Amino acid sequence: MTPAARISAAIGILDHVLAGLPAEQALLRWSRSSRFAGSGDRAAVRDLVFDALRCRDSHAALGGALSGRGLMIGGLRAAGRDPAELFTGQGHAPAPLGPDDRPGTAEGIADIPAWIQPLWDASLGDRASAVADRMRQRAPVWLRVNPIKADAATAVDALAQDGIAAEADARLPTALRVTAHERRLSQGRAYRDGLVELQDLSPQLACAALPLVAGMRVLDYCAGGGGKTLAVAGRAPGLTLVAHDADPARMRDLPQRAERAGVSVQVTAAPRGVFDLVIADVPCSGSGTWRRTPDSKWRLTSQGLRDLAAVQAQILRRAADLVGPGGHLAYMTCSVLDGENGAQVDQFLAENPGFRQVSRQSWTPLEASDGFFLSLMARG
Ligand SMILES: C[S@@+](CC[C@H](N)C(=O)[O-])C[C@H]1O[C@@H](n2cnc3c(N)ncnc32)[C@H](O)[C@@H]1O
Repeated sequence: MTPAARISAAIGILDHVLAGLPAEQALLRWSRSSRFAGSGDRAAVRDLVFDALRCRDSHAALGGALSGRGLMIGGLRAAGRDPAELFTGQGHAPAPLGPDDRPGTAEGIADIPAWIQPLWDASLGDRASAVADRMRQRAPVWLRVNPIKADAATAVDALAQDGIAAEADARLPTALRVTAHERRLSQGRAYRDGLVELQDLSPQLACAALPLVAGMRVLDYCAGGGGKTLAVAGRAPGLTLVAHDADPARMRDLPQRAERAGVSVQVTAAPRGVFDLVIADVPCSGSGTWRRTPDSKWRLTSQGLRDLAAVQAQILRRAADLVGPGGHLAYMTCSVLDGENGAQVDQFLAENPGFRQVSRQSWTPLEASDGFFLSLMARG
């Protein structure tokens, strides 16, 4: 596909997304109906779509309309390019520019939905605009080295043999930042043999802050695909790892991922007994990960956020019942909004005097990668 044909494809996909279809579904639908597109085309179109969604409102302003076409025109203008070079109407290129494609101004547009802006500002204080700005950029790819199978140097060598460049991060011995060819990862030996897993730096830092001691019983109460379960495995010998999720289908891949990692995990629909550590990686707005899932930024509603807060409070109460005497409860979100983080924990602590907070940490893309929150609490 020519660059202009890729832009035409992105325009069509974005129109579906703007009409309400989730971006992944819109991309999949286009892929299925575009057998002529090679893997390079698919990756390029995906990048165009996600770049546009990260900067939706400012690019719409620059492009003259909140439409697929407006977003593509605005994106080119934001990059200092003349859209007329690609919007020629020739071959598969989009139609030439017309009077409706006049540029507006993007000044003062932070690409944060207007109703969230006050919550964003109150949560992030003097870093609010810098974090919003960072959310308009692509996120780096991070890997977690599986200490059961390799150390960082071995993993970097294995990745290099797969044609992937990665470098260790000084903050965490298991964190590798991919610097080139991340799309080769799933086909590579380092990944297939369980030496590395895809995991952002911030949840890795949060999991590294958990108090893991040999022989502990650990429950991952909202395990999903098992990212946190696998991140704590191997951090201390003889851990009993139990994974639970209200939606068992979300844990479908966990047995296979655990096997690849060389870890034993019990999956359960109903956790029994008490645990030394309960991890509650609760469903949240994902506002810390909006670089990776930019359409969720625009899909979130105030009612949706209120519903999430209610589920988070309910999960905290249930998870707390599963913490044994002297045990710990780790509440995590990938949000930067205080209503899902500090305020939620403060409410829980006010209602549960049997728990005290041991530590509270939050990360934003300014100092780590995704925005992330951890409150570590202890019973008794
Ligand atoms: C942020 S995701 C978990 C991601 C996962 N820990 C990981 O690292 O891959 C939140 C999970 O909570 C689950 N969940 C939602 N409501 C729940 C509830 N009431 N009890 C337990 N899990 C719940 C969802 O199904 C979802 O898989």
